[in-house]
Amino acid sequence: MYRLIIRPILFLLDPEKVHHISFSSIKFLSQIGLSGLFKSIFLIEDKRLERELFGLKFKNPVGLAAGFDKNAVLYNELSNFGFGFVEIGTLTPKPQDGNPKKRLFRLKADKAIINRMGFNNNGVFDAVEKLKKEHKVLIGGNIGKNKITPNNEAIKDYLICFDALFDHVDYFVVNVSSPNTPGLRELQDKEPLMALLNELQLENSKLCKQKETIRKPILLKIAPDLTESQLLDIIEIVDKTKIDGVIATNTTISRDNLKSHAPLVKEAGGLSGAPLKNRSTEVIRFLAQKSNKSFPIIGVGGIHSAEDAIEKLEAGADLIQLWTGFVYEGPGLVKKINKSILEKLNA
Ligand SMILES: Cc1cc2nc3c(=O)[nH]c(=O)nc-3n(C[C@H](O)[C@H](O)[C@H](O)COP(=O)(O)O)c2cc1C
Repeated sequence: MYRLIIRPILFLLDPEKVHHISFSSIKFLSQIGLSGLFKSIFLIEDKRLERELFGLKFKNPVGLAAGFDKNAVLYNELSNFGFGFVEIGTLTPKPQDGNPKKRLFRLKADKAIINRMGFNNNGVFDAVEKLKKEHKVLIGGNIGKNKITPNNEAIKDYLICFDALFDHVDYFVVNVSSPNTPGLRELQDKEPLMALLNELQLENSKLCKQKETIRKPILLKIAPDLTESQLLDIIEIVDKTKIDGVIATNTTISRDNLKSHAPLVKEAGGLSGAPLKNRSTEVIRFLAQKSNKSFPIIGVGGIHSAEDAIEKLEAGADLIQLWTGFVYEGPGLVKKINKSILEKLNA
């Protein structure tokens, strides 16, 4: 029904408008009491789907990737579609508008999206207010820096977000891999990345002591465009900084093997969806093999079917996330993946 009726209508409209319309519709339908209906259609609860990682118990391994609920306005409602976790953000200390519109493009022939949103968000303190209600799902807090903050002051921005969200999220994601904030990806280089992650770990220990609580897991989100030698550096950095894992991957700046044509493919920004699938799986497999699977990996990039999800898990991912596939294939995709994981266990 989604692919035959709803998607063709939605795809007639501007993609960013559709995102807002979908948000309002989900909120409205949940407010008039349809959350239970969504749950009964989309949610699978089964002990065999549960995963324990970095001290957290995930109800199932399928999560919603960052950038969908940037401002933490709909995480509970979105969990009714069957997600085991929802990642909010990327959040920055100050609110910012992001890049001028139009900044989101559908490449239908490729089942892909190009976005250059540029961390549009209402700021971390607004999100903190939204996160004060009860959480029905595990929440990841994806953090970044403001566009106006120079890279040599970036650590301050990440620390502000970390401190603000500490009591309100279950794990953190350090985003240094978005292609849409000028210079951000330079923070993936060995030296600045070690400095950033060490500083966040120190803050983690400090807040733990102060609040007499346990530390929060910290994961690093990386780009799919890193070379093998940069990926080897990432393995070393995870080992040295003792962070809890890696999310592979963010969107790509590559435009290889696309069916769509110019001017669409020439739009600046990060490409997500089906064309990203193989590269992101390659990165997961490389990290898992070269590290002897010494840290957890969340696999994301181009998952549009249960087979794509299983491929990522078999390559070494412990959990997976969706964004573009959720939009192209519809909310039923989460259930399809979880069902397929269970079927594989029974086979
Ligand atoms: C419109 C859009 C906005 C995104 N915003 C963010 C973001 O703010 N932070 C982030 O870490 N990733 C962001 N992403 C990347 C996704 O979280 C994901 O890593 C990427 O899209 C690959 O997964 P997919 O092929 O399933 O979409 C965004 C993706 C899209 C399509």
